[in-house]
Order: sequence, then C-alpha cells, then structure tokens
Amino acid sequence: MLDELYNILVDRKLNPRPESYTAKLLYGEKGINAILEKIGEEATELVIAAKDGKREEIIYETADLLYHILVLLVALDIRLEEIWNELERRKR
Ligand SMILES: N=c1c2ncn([C@@H]3O[C@H](COP(=O)(O)OP(=O)(O)OP(=O)(O)O)[C@@H](O)[C@H]3O)c2ncn1[C@@H]1O[C@H](COP(=O)(O)O)[C@@H](O)[C@H]1O
Repeated sequence: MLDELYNILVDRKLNPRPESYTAKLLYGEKGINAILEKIGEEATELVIAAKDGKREEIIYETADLLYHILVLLVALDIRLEEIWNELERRKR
C-alpha cells in the first residue's frame, strides 16, 4: 500500500494537475513549509486522538500523517527503500 501510494505521489510530482492536492502541496508558494506544517498538524491531531482513546480517529489521523510523510519524502527525492534500509540496519 505504501509503495503504491508513494508511486502515485511521484506521478503527481512529475505530472502535476491543477486538481491534485499533492501537486498543490509540492508546488504551492509556501514551498516545503506547507508539507511541514501539515505533518506537524496531523501529528498533533494523532496525539490528541490517542490521548482521547478514539480508535477510529487514531486510524484516520495516522492515515493522514502517513500520506503527508510520503509527500515529504517525494518532495525530497528520498525513496521508501532508504527508510526500510535504515529500519533493517536497526534490527536486533
Ligand atoms: N491519501 C491521500 C490523502 N490523505 C489525506 N489527504 C488530504 O490531506 C488533507 C488533510 O488535511 P485536513 O484534514 O487538514 O483537511 P483540509 O482542511 O482539507 O486540508 P488543508 O486545506 O488545511 O490543507 C485533505 O485535503 C485530504 O484530502 C490526501 N490526499 C490524497 N491522498 C491520496 O494521494 C493520491 C493523490 O491525490 P491527489 O494529489 O489529490 O491527486 C490519491 O491516490 C489519494 O488517494
């Protein structure tokens, strides 16, 4: 799923369309700050949902956060494989 979504986001970067939310984040006038703001916002919303023990909201906010993290990685040309390699390196 993450690979599939990542590839769609790369496509939005290479072939931006006006209706694409991802393209707006990647090419908006705020630059990378727009993505960073969303990550901060979604992370905070996830923390609040978890504090409140709201299962459905935790799932929803986690999905939002994962999506925005993937957009950041695409913006910075960091491949998912590089993250998996780092996790692999930490295995014990
Ligand atoms: N998985 C997602 C996804 N998750 C979250 N979001 C967007 O992230 C935003 C979440 O921010 P908020 O909850 O604050 O909602 P908002 O008030 O509308 O957001 P802002 O206007 O404040 O930025 C919403 O606009 C969601 O639509 C996503 N937008 C797109 N995708 C997927 O990304 C792919 C490319 O989408 P497009 O770039 O839109 O074509 C598609 O496969 C989509 O399924």
